[in-house]
Amino acid sequence: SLKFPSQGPGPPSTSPPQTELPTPGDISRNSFNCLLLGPGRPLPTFPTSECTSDVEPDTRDMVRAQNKKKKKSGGFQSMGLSYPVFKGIMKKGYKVPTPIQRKTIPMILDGKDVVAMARTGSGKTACFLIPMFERLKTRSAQTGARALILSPTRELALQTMKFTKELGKFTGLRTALILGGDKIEDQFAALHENPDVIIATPGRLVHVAVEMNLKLQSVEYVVFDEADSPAETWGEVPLVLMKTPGWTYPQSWDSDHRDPIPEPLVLPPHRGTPAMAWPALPPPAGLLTPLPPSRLHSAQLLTTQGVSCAHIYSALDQTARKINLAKFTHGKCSTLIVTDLAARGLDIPLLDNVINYSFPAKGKLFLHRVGRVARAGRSGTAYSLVAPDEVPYLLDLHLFLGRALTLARPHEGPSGEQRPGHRDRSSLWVPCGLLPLALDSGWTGGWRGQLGSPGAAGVTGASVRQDVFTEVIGRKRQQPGPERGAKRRREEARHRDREFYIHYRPKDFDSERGSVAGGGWGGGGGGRGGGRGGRTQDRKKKRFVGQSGQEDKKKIKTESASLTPFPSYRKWKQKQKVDDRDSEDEGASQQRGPERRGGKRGRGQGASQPRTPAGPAGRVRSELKTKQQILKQRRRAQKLRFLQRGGLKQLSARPSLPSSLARRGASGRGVQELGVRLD
Ligand SMILES: Nc1ncnc2c1ncn2[C@@H]1O[C@H](COP(=O)(O)OP(=O)(O)OP(=O)(O)O)[C@@H](O)[C@H]1O
Repeated sequence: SLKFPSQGPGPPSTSPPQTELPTPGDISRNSFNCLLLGPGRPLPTFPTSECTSDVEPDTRDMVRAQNKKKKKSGGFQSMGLSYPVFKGIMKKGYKVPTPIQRKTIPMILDGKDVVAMARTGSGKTACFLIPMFERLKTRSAQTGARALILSPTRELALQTMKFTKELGKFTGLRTALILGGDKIEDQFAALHENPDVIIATPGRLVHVAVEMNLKLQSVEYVVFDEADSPAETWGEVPLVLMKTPGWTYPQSWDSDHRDPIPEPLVLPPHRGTPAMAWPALPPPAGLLTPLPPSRLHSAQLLTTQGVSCAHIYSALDQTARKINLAKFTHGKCSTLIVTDLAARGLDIPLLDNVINYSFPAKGKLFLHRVGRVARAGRSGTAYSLVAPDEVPYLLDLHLFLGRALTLARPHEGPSGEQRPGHRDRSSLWVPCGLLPLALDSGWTGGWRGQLGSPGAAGVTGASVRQDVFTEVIGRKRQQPGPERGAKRRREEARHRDREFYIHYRPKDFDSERGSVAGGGWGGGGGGRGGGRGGRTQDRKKKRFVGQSGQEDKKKIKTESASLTPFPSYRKWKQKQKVDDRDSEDEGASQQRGPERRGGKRGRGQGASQPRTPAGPAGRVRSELKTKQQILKQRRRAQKLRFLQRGGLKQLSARPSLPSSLARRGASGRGVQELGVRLD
């Protein structure tokens, strides 16, 4: 277990204000400090005028310490949070911290590294966001990103972004979202604006970091959300971060990520969700169904049965994923069909039911899936369908949970032909008032409707079966034209297992012919052999070069595991007319940021490389604003707002304010100070 921070600074004494405070034991719950100080105990005092420093004392820390001591209510007030952070929490509607928040927030505020575990939906996101706001305090355009939050999935990252915006509304911190599937150019632009917080998925972060040569040296706060996700989720992120100077990792963190949780703070669930609640009838609304393949067909089937549904799975386009999730969270459709992609972290407050259509192979995964309901003190129900071959998983779960499982009365399967060995999931549809369907061809094939359940009111006979089947799948099959056929053939050809085909060239053909011009050394992965694209002798350079000129360039593995040369950042800079010198300046002043990768390069790619595709007029001015320009623009906008609000009149009406100050306000220099005062 983790040690909790000591609450009291020690016995009261006369010097500095912090040490004068009474220990928490001296102050009773829900009471004011001044009323309950014991007799003879000195009142906490602020520094006197004898203070040697002529600088005004920073009362913020003192007030924080004061709050921390006097409020023993265990509320957010007692955590000594600054006003903008506290206001954000109140605005979000959090009145009382959850147990995990109560324990972890003070520890993180005290500067400790924390690994926390608690039941799903217990508010762990706020556990790392609130101390982060407190640490970063305000926006700093000069420093680089100071906090990095890594999420295993894009949906979770988006959700964390939403929480960050809501909770940190009054801090003014800027956040950049670095997600796979989104336009990388937008992400370059976001990083060029010096965000305070980066929320990222690991694959894209590595991609962007390598392309932009990001150093991340200014990052002082790192969060691994869902840190117990499988090691492959994090990919190369730990390695990239480890290369960053000044980084230290918890001792138990090894590069294989085998033991990421040193001393977890575990709050066991106090109310479990029944693992099996069959045959209770789930209302169709708010159904989340982790489904393996055939998602699209299942979605179509549900739609034909009048159940509006959306789906999310990894291969789906990112925009479609966002739209579908939004549709579900806004109640536009009643069912969301998902894979295990959505098993972790997603917070959909009004969700009531989860159906485990396929039973999870691991107890932990089961907890994460069913944890999408019963969040933040609410209740919810999880239904699990267990096929005969999944019974061992059920037993595993039983051991994992260490509690009895309530098994439902076995449902009578649909009458009709059942092929032996196939999974029967038909019972899923009955309680939803749906046509019972049996999954005929296991995981790989399509769906076939089967009739015969008493639950299928009004649907009888083979013709109807044909109708439904035709309706759902047949219509698609009638469509293929010559175009479609060709496309399918092309796709099939692509999916052929290469192992079963003998290539007309031996595997080492290229390496054998390496010294021959046009022999195809290939650029993939940097080694000899296996590549396309022949090389030709360049007389000027006196060496073999690739025909496209791209072969020498490094390649990077993208999120979709394809290797791509990384010209995109360079291209983006050219397109945006970002000056390399600007980047360098930024890099020098901030000790971070995109640096030009030209140090070791030869002629034509280093310092003498043309900065922009400038026309005959020479260098085109960068359209991307520098920090100074942004600040200037803000000051101007602030001044405008000030004038529009009639600030000048107010100032001149005030007798106490020196006219010089008012003039300064009008001229813009003093607006910032005045704006703050007037606000
Ligand atoms: N102090 C609080 N008071 C009221 N609601 C809260 C509080 N803290 C968090 N919540 C709400 O609880 C819900 C779950 O929070 P969150 O998503 O952070 O849980 P989690 O522990 O990260 O869940 P998971 O383990 O599934 O990732 C959210 O809707 C959040 O707004």
